[in-house]
Amino acid sequence: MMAGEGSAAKPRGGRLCTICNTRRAALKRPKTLEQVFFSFTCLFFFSHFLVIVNNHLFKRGERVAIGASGGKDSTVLAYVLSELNNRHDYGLDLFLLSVDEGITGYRDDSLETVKRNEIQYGLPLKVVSYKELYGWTMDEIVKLIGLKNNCTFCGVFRRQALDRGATLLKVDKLVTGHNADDIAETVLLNILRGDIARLSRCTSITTGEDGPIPRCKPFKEDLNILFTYAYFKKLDYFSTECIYSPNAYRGFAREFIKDLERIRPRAILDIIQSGEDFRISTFTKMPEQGNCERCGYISSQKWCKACVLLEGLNRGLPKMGIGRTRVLDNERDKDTRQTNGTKSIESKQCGTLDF
Ligand SMILES: Nc1ncnc2c1ncn2[C@@H]1O[C@H](COP(=O)(O)OP(=O)(O)OP(=O)(O)O)[C@@H](O)[C@H]1O
Repeated sequence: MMAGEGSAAKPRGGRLCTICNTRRAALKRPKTLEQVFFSFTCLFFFSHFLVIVNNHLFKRGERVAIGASGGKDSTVLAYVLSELNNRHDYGLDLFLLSVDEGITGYRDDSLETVKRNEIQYGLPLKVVSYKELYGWTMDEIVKLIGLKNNCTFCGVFRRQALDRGATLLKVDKLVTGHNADDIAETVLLNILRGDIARLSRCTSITTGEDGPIPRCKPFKEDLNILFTYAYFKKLDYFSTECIYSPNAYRGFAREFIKDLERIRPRAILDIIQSGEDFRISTFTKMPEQGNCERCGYISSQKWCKACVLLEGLNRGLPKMGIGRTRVLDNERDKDTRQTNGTKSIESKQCGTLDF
């Protein structure tokens, strides 16, 4: 179906894409009588143009940070956003923002990819590291706590590190390359953890609009297509799994969803749909958003999860803040727990960044 995609030479035989006039057409517009043909890459590009327009994701003149892990999804995101910005004159100031977790043999290699992307796409890159923000690298944390619960530290620190990096860049928005698989896994994990607060927002294309920096996921409905796009466009990305995530809870959810998908290909989209249609009972008390007394970061607890975890590390009590034990809860937290049993800033035992 997609023969000839990505090749520079004009394909022999068959119609050419009406938009780019170089690649062989893969699809004919079904609902019109016009003879309009799209190549796969043009269709991909156009559909994301529509996602951005229909969801009003950006305003002219905004500064936007792209969470760049060096992986395929964020690389496609950086490429597509910079192309759309140039071709359609969105007037956005785009930046690459990477978090260096300090994982030797994994993040150092993927950061090299992001540094090449910086040159390839002409987007300025900002790197923030766990070492400079928290005083610890993941290598050091894993040395202390082993390979159980390490993803909790990494997930909590990374989410906050991205926000901190975005603040340093003074951006209006942060976009990430979360795809449909990531969102379906997150829906399932939030159900398994009984995390109603996150379940209610994890399927939204934009979150955190009431906070300092809203976050967008333009690929939230993309299933398996990003790999194909990266392949045809010959994008430069890094494709190794994190060396510290073999026991990640998210990995089990991922396997389960993949098994479901094999039996029923729509399973992933249906899980997302269920998350979108989910309604919270008016009797459910939701955690109130405040600020961490220690670092000022948004938190529904006295201390944010990152500060609790960091305190544990610094005091040689790394299990502090893991699982359901909340060592530093205040009276308000007790109230919330008794009323609804939810765990608003519960530990996140998984390998992917959760929004
Ligand atoms: N270290 C990081 N620095 C910056 N952004 C990150 C980092 N890790 C993850 N992200 C952002 O969160 C999104 C989802 O995270 P996930 O862990 O699924 O990424 P990945 O599998 O390493 O790579 P990708 O999603 O880019 O293929 C990424 O697409 C990226 O936008």
